[in-house]
Amino acid sequence: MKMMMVMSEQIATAWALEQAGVTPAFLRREEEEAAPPVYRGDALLVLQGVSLAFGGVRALSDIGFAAREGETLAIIGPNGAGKSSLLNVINGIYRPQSGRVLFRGLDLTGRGARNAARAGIARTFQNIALFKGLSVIDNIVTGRSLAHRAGLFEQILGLPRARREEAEAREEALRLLDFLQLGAFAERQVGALPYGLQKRVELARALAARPRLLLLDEPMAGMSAGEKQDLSDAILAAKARFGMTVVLIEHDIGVVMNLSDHILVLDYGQKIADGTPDAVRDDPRVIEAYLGAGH
Ligand SMILES: Nc1ncnc2c1ncn2[C@@H]1O[C@H](COP(=O)(O)OP(=O)(O)OP(=O)(O)O)[C@@H](O)[C@H]1O
Repeated sequence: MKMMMVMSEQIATAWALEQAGVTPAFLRREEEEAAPPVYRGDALLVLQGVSLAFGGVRALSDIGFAAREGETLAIIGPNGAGKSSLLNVINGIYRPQSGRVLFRGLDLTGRGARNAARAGIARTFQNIALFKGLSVIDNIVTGRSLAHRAGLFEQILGLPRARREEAEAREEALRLLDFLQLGAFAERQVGALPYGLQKRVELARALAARPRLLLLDEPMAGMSAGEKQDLSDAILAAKARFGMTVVLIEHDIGVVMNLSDHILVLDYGQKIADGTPDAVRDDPRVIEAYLGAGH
């Protein structure tokens, strides 16, 4: 019975991780060795002429931009502007009717979250997608151990290689939790933690995949000012430590100005501004879009 429960939890974890675009680090390293990046410039992510419609609703119209290696790009805009749709296009979940998504020179257009993850893209969700019944550390370790070289039966039977890999995965996860000041909560059940800490655990799980590009969908939604400050600090610390590029959707303009090097503004599916925080803040079209939407 216990074995059945472990297996069903692992299958559910595999599904959720695939949706989240989380790929265990060793799998991704193999991919990189097999297919070295072909892009030679400093733009990590390039979108060209992306248009997406749902039936008659045009969610994105001819969107193009580039995110440089190591920068933090914020996607902002009023409700319904197309921000989540754009993130889903980057992540390969949505296939645009036209245009391309190039990541490190690889064409990932509409190729699904799994391929995006293998190329080095991880993401968090607007609504937390963790296993509430599992401990913090198990949320991070279970997904990693799924793809370890030891097969599922070796893992369940606890054969030596599986035990060693599991121990290594736990040690690595613990180091990550310490780094994000979550070490004290490692054995706590995720569902019992305050919302702000759960958001931080989701960030830890995304970082466990060692992404080159981290997509954060409204990471501060529903947080207090103190929690927002803490998570902003954690994102900056993670960037300094792991050197990845971040693309985030965020409504809190104070957070956006604090975190971003580059801001893209959408309105009714169109790109209306694309530049530094200072340039975007003073752009009359941006002011108009926000005032017009009652922000
Ligand atoms: N799966 C879908 N099916 C039909 N229409 C959709 C779908 N997803 C988004 N839309 C429509 O596409 C447009 C852009 O929506 P999207 O969710 O991308 O905007 P958003 O900027 O993320 O909004 P919010 O800030 O409210 O989350 C909206 O008109 C929305 O109703």
